[in-house]
Amino acid sequence: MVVPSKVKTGHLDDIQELRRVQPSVVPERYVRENDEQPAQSMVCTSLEVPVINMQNLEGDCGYQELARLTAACQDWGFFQVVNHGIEEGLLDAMEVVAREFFMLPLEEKEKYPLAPGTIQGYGHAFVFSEEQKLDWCNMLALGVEPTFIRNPKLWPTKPENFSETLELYSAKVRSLCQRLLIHIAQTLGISSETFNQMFGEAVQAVRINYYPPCARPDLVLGLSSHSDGSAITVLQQDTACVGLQVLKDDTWVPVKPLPHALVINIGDTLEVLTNGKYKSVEHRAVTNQDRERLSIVTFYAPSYDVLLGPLPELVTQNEPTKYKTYNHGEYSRHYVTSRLQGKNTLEFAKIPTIN
Ligand SMILES: O=C(O)CCC(=O)C(=O)O
Ligand SMILES: [Fe+2]
Repeated sequence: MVVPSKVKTGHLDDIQELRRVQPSVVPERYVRENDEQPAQSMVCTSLEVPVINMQNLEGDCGYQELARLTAACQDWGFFQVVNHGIEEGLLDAMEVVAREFFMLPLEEKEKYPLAPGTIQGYGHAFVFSEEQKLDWCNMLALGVEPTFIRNPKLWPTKPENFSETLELYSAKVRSLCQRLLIHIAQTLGISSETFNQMFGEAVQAVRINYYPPCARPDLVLGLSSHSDGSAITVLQQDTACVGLQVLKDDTWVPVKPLPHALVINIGDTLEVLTNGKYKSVEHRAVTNQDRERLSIVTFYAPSYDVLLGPLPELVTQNEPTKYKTYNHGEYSRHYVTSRLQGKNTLEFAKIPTIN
């Protein structure tokens, strides 16, 4: 992986430690400019992202649920799935080992350092300058599949069953992604296996985000607004509080956790493949004053060597191609070496429009 040679990040606090030592302090580097402060933006609590029932989708009357999935992809780019078939016990086990990892002493977690400019390990990803505002979050990010993207030195050995649980969990999430991509292809009226065949040995990575409570949730962000570079993302969140918000019609809509549901969102790669018919959607995480929050996020994307561009079936005279064709590895490199900032990274793939 090519990373910027000398990334200067300045001092990066471990938020849990900061919080432990000085619970009421919010350093200036975390205080957002006015237009990014949660307290200054419009939040709509009456809207809810759609819920898709996988059992219905794969049952006898699947077409009704498929119509709901089509609307969810088109109007939201975000939905929750229930009856997805992943055992609740496995979801719970993953949450337990993830939480246990974050509860370890700092010296233990620092055995898996995320080096500046890289994206695997424990620490702060997507920090490229000393001026950049920081997210109120500690994260552990790991490449999972294909195995050559793994850095085994960064896989925690504590808690003891962490790696084993992550393996089991990732295998189930991988097959859920493949099932979802079949149904998403169906909503587009293209051959069901289009995406799975094209993706080859698909890339799968996991990021576990731990958001400690924050004395000033009105001023900081847990995670900056961004779209994901993946094709699709699967997010498991704890049910203790709400933190994820999705941008819909210039308003932030909180995603209220449903027990054992998984949140799915369309990433940049699917936006390009569908020629913009389905859009990757900006989202962010906010913090809570007295509650911590944990999310376990799986990014599913094509193999790095796949050449990507709008699918010919979705390019018409009325919908001419809006994105260029590029190598997916090239986009991934671009994504991980850019700051998280709305949908900026997708500019890479856009064909400039002539007005
Ligand atoms: O924690 C969350 O809810 C958001 C996480 C997220 O968007 C990400 O890790 O890409
Ligand atoms: Fe995300």
